[in-house]
Amino acid sequence: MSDAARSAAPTFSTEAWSRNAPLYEAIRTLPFNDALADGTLSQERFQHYMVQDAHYLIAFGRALAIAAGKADDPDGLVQFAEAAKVAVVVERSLHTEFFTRFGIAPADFARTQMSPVCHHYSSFLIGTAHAEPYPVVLAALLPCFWIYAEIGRDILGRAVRPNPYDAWIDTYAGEDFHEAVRAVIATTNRAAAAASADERARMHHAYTRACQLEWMFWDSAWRLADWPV
Ligand SMILES: Cc1ncc(C[n+]2csc(CCO)c2C)c(N)n1
Repeated sequence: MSDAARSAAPTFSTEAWSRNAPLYEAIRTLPFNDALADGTLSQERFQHYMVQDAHYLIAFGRALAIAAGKADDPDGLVQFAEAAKVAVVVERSLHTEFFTRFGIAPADFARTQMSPVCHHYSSFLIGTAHAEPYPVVLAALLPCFWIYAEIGRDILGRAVRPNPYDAWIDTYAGEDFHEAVRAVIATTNRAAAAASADERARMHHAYTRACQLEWMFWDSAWRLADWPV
C-alpha cells in the first residue's frame, strides 16, 4: 500500500462502528433502555442488571489487566492497568451506593451466581484476553466502553428527569468517561494499524461478538434470565 492509500484507509474504529451500526441501533432501542430513559424500568429488572454487572465488572477488570500485560508500549500498560482499577472502583460503587439504594442485601448478592449471558460474556473476554494478540484483545474490550458512552449520551438526551436511574445515566454520559473512551478508541486504532490482515479480521470478529453480547446482557436483565436447570 502506498503512503497516500494508507493515510486514506479508514481507521479500525470507523469501520467497526459502521459494520455494526444495526447492532448498535438494536441495543439503543431495547425495551430495557427505553424504560431506563423514561424512568419506568422496574426495580426488579434493574436489580438483576446491577447484580450481574457487579459480576461482569470484576471479569472485565481481569481482562483489562491481561490487556495491560500485553500492551506494546508503557502508555498502553498504564492505560489498561488504570482501566482495570476503574472497573473495580465502579464495582465497589455498585455495592456501596446502588445496592443500598435499590434494595439489594449483601446476602442477595452472595447467593446470586452469574447468569448464562454474564458468564458467556465474562468467559469470552477473559479467554480472548489470554489467547489472542494485543490488537484482538483491545477489539474485544472496545464495545464495552464505546457502546456505554453512546448509550449513556442517547439516554441522557431523552431521559425523563428526575428519574430513579439518574446516577447510572450520569456516570456513562459524563465527560470523564467519554475522555477515557476516546483514548481506548485511539489505542485500538494504533494497534490495528500495526496489525496483520489476519489479526485485523480477528479484531472485527471479536468486536462484533462483544457487541452481540452487550445486546444479550441487557436483554437478559429485561427477561430476568436465569439458568434453566
Ligand atoms: C455489561 C457491561 N458492559 C459495559 C459496561 C461499561 N463499563 C464497565 S467497566 C467500564 C470501564 C472501566 O474501566 C465500562 C465502560 C458495563 N458496566 N456493563
